[in-house]
Amino acid sequence: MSEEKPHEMSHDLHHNLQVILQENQRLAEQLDPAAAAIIPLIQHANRVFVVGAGRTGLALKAAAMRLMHLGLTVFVVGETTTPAIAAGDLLLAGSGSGTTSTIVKAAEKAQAVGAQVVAISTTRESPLAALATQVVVLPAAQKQDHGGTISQQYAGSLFEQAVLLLTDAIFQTLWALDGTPAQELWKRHANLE
Ligand SMILES: O=C([C@H](O)CO)[C@H](O)[C@H](O)COP(=O)(O)O
Repeated sequence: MSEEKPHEMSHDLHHNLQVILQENQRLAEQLDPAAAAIIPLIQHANRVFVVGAGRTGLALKAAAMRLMHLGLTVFVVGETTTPAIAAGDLLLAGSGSGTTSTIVKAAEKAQAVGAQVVAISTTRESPLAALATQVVVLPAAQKQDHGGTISQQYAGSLFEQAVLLLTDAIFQTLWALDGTPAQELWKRHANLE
């Protein structure tokens, strides 16, 4: 009996990079118009908190650094020095599945205190989406979607890349609106690294 092999496997590194870029290109062309709504929510928030687990969390940490460069007050949920979220704050919560328990719990708490919750996910039908003020859907595979039809990449890789790309695009928009020269933003970059 032949073994099922849903993903197209290739040893060719150039081919694999092309697959990844093409998947991200396709995703960008299908970008949820709701994504633009994140811009004013960030602009009007007292403070921005980001939360995500695993690789999704890493992408959001990268986004948090860029928001810091813009001069926003931004915290990564789970860091030792991150304070309590409050009304007027924004929680930017990323979860491809929308079910990761720590992320759902953080959104529950944020909603309970009157903070806004933006969910970046692959679906509107999830516990996380149900708690969100705004849901931005990225049409990518979820981490346990092993069928290979939505993405040739392993697990939630496409979603996690798309979170980084989307939040970098959000940064570019916020930077254009702000207009501060790159040299000025750079003064905020960590000088203890
Ligand atoms: O680290 C991850 C994993 O490698 C999937 O590709 C996920 O980002 C992590 O497990 C969080 O999952 P989601 O909340 O579903 O994004």
